[in-house]
Amino acid sequence: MTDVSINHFTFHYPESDVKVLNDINLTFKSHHFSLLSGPSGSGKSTLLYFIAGLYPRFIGIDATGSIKFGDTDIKDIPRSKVSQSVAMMFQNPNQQFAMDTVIHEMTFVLENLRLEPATMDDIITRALDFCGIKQLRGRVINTLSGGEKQRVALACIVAMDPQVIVLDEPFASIDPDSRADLIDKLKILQEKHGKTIILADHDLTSYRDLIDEFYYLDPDSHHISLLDDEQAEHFFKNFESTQTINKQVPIPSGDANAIIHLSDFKLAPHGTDLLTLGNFHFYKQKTTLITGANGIGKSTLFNALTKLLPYDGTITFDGKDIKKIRPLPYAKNVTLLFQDAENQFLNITVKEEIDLSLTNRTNTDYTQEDVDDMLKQLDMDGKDDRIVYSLSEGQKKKLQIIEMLIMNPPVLLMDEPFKGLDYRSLETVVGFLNRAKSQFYQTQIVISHQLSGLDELVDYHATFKDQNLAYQEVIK
Ligand SMILES: Nc1ncnc2c1ncn2[C@@H]1O[C@H](COP(=O)(O)OP(=O)(O)OP(=O)(O)O)[C@@H](O)[C@H]1O
Ligand SMILES: Nc1ncnc2c1ncn2[C@@H]1O[C@H](COP(=O)(O)OP(=O)(O)OP(=O)(O)O)[C@@H](O)[C@H]1O
Repeated sequence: MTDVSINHFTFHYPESDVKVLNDINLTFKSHHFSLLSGPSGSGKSTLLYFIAGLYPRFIGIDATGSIKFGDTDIKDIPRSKVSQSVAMMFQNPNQQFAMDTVIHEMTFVLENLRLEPATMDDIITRALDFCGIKQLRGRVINTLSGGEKQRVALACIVAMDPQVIVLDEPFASIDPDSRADLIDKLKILQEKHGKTIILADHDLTSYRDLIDEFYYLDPDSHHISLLDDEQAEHFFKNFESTQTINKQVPIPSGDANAIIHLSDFKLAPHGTDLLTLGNFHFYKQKTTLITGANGIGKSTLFNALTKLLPYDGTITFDGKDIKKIRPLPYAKNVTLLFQDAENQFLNITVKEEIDLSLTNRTNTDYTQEDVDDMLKQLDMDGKDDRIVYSLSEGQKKKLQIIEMLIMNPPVLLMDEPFKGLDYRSLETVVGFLNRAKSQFYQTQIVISHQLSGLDELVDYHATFKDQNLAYQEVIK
């Protein structure tokens, strides 16, 4: 039995005096499934990095207190042995990969464990199968969809077979059915294979009946507390019955209310047909939610709608064929919020990013005061000089959304904008988006796997089935 015990552990980043972790004392029990939650920026990833032995080794700083595996301080476990004890799946899979293809990455991971080459093939096959991605074995990682990358990252951890598995929002890009399936599989790893699971997440869907302990990191005190059932319920209740969003299908009213219209639309970006949507309308001043399984083509559709990919058929915006609209004016009208926030940033500091959005804004007259208010409401104030890449993942997402709101394009396409947001921030963002829709007539099209908290925002819900996109009927 190897408990992970954290003893009087305190830490602050060198750039800041704020103690991200303040006198933390707790024990993650061996063979248990522990869930850690807390608002974005509260310090979850930081704690997980320490447990996985990545800090302080890789950032050259020290902390007070200790983290022990059984009786041994993690700092005293030889580097070559740490990965057998503990492995961590990062929140952003792009930060995890070192190699070009899936098979190279997984082989590299096992070589680092000095496994016999003859055993690797079997281990890799089983790990890919566990994550439902055998077909991705030979693929170039850069070309995978967000959810596919996240599954590859998980497969690497499964292949390593450590005693303690640390996961940082491992399902943020995974579709809901697969998410429930993978959580069940983690439970099997815990129960049948004796693994200790320590997992941080905001989206609490599917965990309630599986976890052994629920810890909460308080953003103000920077302490962690173990929640009892009643306290845990307070968090779980926001994530009930969220598999569907019951909305009317748009009333057929010709093209009059459509702002984007696809006709005879077909997409075959990699040689084989990916999407054959035929005709489809997106409606003016409405929020359309798009859902569908990982890899089905949601982001690819957005790439076509933003003129980044060739397609067959016609797309019109406001009655004009988009092929006849020059890229820059089109991008000011139809703007994409990328799935990975870092791809959106062009500057180094938070203030530089905000200033650039103010320069590029259209239609709105957000004053600096309005912007300060938005930053404050999302707990992003006081971060002017922070380097955007050092923000927590949720903070990056919030900054990216604020920038988009300031720019206020007539049509805003959002690819998983709520990924990594805590529930309170999600509610605030939904309020901002509703204001942009009602006050500034914005049309919003949003891809999201997480449905909790979106009822107030979404007007229409369209789902991918096979290669087709269709508005969902209301389920009574
Ligand atoms: N260069 C490529 N070669 C082969 N397949 C590719 C290439 N680029 C993308 N794909 C595949 O196209 C499919 C659609 O990808 P896309 O990113 O649109 O999926 P998605 O529905 O947005 O998925 P997710 O929910 O995981 O983000 C994926 O299966 C992806 O692996
Ligand atoms: N290099 C750094 N320098 C200064 N502050 C940092 C640095 N890295 C992280 N922080 C800050 O430390 C705090 C904790 O970050 P961390 O990534 O651990 O939060 P988190 O709880 O995992 O958030 P999220 O849920 O958004 O991923 C955040 O306020 C973050 O901005």
